[in-house]
Amino acid sequence: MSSTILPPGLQGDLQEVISGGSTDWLDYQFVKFYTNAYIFQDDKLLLGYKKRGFGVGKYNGFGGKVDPGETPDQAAVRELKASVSNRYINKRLKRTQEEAGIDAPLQHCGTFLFVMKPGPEWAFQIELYRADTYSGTLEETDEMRPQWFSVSPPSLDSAVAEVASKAEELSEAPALSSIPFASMWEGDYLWFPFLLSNQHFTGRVDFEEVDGVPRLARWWFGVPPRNPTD
Ligand SMILES: CNc1ncnc2c1ncn2[C@@H]1O[C@H](COP(=O)(O)OP(=O)(O)OP(=O)(O)O)[C@@H](O)[C@H]1O
Repeated sequence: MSSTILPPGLQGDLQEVISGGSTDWLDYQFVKFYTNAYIFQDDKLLLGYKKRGFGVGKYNGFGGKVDPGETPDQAAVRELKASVSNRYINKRLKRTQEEAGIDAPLQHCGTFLFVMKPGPEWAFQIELYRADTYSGTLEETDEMRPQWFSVSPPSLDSAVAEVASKAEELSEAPALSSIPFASMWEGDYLWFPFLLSNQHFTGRVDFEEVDGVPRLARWWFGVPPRNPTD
């Protein structure tokens, strides 16, 4: 039986893989849900370079807010289409154009909760998805420029060991691959090993701003027990 104490906001039967930081977990009033989808093909991972708005200048997966009345699964499909096609219109009306954007057999692969200080009174909960194939045509939009990066999926153990050793230093992201961590959201490198090794995970990161830059203050990531009878 696992006796792990989960950070506030996380649920499930989870075994800790990495954790760090010593501040108290930050309080929040409610949770807002987002999605992020990652497309793999052969040894490549598709990221989008955000050209404007929230997260401008960063590489990220394809996603956005979960709309009222929508499940995260539905939002992930809609946002993936909308992110890579100029012809995908009526996003809010949820009327899709069959020929526009891309479709992929997205599978839920993780949940990432984060809280910022200073920041809004809510926690961001990002539901993460991945697929190993897609159909349709990639297009640069006025919001996103899709770009492929080469990846060599590590085993979970080696990836986690590398991340854990680097995370303690709160410094540069590890060189897992050619993924541009320096131009991604702070904290992405903590959970990328799970994404790359296709290991379902749940985690939380609290960020505290230092000189205007969000820094990792406390983090925790876990996975379902490998053998629930242990
Ligand atoms: C540590 N911080 C973070 N770490 C990792 N990913 C982060 C993130 N903070 C935001 N994200 C992602 O950035 C996208 C924003 O989406 P965002 O543009 O706000 O949503 P949406 O397209 O619905 O907005 P509009 O329709 O333009 O209002 C969305 O995928 C969300 O998951």
